[in-house]
Amino acid sequence: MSDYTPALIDSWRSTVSALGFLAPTSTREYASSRPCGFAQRETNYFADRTHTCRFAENDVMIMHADTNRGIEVLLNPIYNKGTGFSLAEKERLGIRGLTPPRYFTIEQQCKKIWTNLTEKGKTGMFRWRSMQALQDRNETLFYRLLVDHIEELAPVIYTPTVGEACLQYSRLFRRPRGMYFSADDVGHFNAMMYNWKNDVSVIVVTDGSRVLGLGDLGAHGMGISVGKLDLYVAGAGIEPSSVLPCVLDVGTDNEELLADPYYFGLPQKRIKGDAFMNIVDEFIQAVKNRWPKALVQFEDFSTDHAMPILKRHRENVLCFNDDIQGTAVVVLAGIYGAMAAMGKSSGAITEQTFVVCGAGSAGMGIANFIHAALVHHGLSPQQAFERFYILDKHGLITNNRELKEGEPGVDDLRPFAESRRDLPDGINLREVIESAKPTALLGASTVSGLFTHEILTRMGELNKNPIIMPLSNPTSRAECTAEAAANATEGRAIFSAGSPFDDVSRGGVTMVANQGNNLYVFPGLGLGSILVGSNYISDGMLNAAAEAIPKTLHDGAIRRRAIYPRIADIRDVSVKVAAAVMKQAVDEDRENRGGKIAHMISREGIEGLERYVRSSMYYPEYRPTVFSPGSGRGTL
Ligand SMILES: NC(=O)C1=CN([C@@H]2O[C@H](COP(=O)(O)OP(=O)(O)OC[C@H]3O[C@@H](n4cnc5c(N)ncnc54)[C@H](OP(=O)(O)O)[C@@H]3O)[C@@H](O)[C@H]2O)C=CC1
Ligand SMILES: CC(=O)C(=O)O
Ligand SMILES: [Mg+2]
Repeated sequence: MSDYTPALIDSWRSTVSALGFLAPTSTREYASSRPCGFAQRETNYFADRTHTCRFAENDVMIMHADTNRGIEVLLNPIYNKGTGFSLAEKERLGIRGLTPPRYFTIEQQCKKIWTNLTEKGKTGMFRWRSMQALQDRNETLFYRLLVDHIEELAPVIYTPTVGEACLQYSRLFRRPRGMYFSADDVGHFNAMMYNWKNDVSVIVVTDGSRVLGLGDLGAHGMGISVGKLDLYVAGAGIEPSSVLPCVLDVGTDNEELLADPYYFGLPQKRIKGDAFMNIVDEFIQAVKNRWPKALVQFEDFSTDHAMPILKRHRENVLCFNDDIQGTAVVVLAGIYGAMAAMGKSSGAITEQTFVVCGAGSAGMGIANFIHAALVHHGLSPQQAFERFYILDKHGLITNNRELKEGEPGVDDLRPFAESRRDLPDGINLREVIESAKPTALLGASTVSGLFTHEILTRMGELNKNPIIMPLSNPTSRAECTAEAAANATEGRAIFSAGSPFDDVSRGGVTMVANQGNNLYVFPGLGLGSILVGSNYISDGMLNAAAEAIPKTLHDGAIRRRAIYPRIADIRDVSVKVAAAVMKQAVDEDRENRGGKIAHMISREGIEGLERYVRSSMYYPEYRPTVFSPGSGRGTL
């Protein structure tokens, strides 16, 4: 909790009023603007030669000289509160009479919008459009609604609805959000970065080459970068002004988009090979020049580029690939959760056998990461490789598969393939299940219905609680539905899908439809990496994130066979993930905050660290807006 008492705030207020910055209003305005339970970051906002007023950053909204008083305030989504301006504020900002007379609190505004959004018959796309429009006119209210209803709205701003939006993104385009770096801009990336005014701490960048399981959507990939960053803000309290969604538009091989007269990306075939890698390099260099400490999340790059880009830049800039690493972390966390649901310890992971359908970024990221966990829990590397059966569209991958030297992904795949000497190459999933008798069936294939009733039934015969994870997104690409898994296993499955499904009851047994999605990981991982000031995200830090997630499960949830916490609890999860990541970074000597975090841990333990993480999170609340003669947001 903060130590800023109403009396202290009042005294600041009088000083600032005396300086002419702020019209005096009641202290209640301040009191109601307190982010509940979160301590404040103190920032020196008002300074001149003779006076210094210290303000808690969350106490006031600083309106900078680049936005004029008057109607501009209402047209700027950062400052606009719609009907949420108090009379004093209207007076101060020169907008008296420009909004209806009645004042509504942010809670009242949220309630009204929520009622509209949830009216019967409203489609996912209606909700997505409404949320976009809200974000374009009132950012604080948008994030508040998202935080308050994250469980219901994550499927709107994220999978599955965002997939539908990405398919038609050019036609849905209304107002710019994020930045587009196209092949036509090569040589200018560095200068372009300065067109973005704010300081940036998190960037999500995609080239739109594999958007969810929907394939190449070119510049429409922007929808994914935007959606992921909305979750950074809502899920981990990253400041909205410090996130930057980006697209690298190097063309598209999607013929439908190329033929679409309204497609807003470059209407040309994709640039590939070295020329493509050079574009990525230029982008990363430009980011580093402008914001050296920013975190870059690589998102939805096709598998041929995803791993090479990560390997090339992992030590060059603070970054991770969400599809490879974020997914691996959430799946390992889910496997630990499944062990708990079966009444076993984490070490029981060594007794599991995994069939992984899909040898792309997601599938191989998962296999590699679980392999490392098996070794960590006592298996030899060879024993651990033998626990995997990996399939691609040609079936089981074995030592007889011709893997071409130098092809992307081959180095990762080879040890798994070479360890699979017992079965013929290319046998199908049904034959693999019969021979492998797996305990866990994981899907990252993008093939809807790949887990047929026959396959799921066999998994149910082989296991009391088969682990079934159709991870492909969006829902239309899921390898099976929750209903199919519950039907085939009498509800005994431990189920987890990439996109949300409802729980299913069968014969008095309820099968929890967990959502195994990297959304449990990237917000907290990003927040922790930034707060600890690391310039590298190590495997140890990823592992710490994976181990932290199941620890957030309560006994009741475990008994119900929930393997992830509720999405409604995402902020609490992010606190735990971030703190675990930071602690690991400190242990690995990766802290870059002058020993502050190490000292905090030794003084206050992990609980103190968690309090610090929580106190660093942005919470969307209306703050009294004051006008500052400085320029640029967040600085004076
Ligand atoms: N739940 C989550 O958090 C996440 C989910 N995902 C989802 O995972 C999916 C895959 O992503 P990604 O790995 O990047 O995509 P890729 O397209 O690179 O990988 C798909 C893989 O599936 C293989 N495949 C195709 N058909 C079959 C089949 N019939 N049986 C078995 N394997 C098959 C492909 O084989 P081939 O190479 O021979 O074509 C390829 O190896 C996407 O839908 C994505 O949305 C991704 C990240 C996170
Ligand atoms: C969730 C995610 O990152 C994907 O489906 O690509
Ligand atoms: Mg992705």
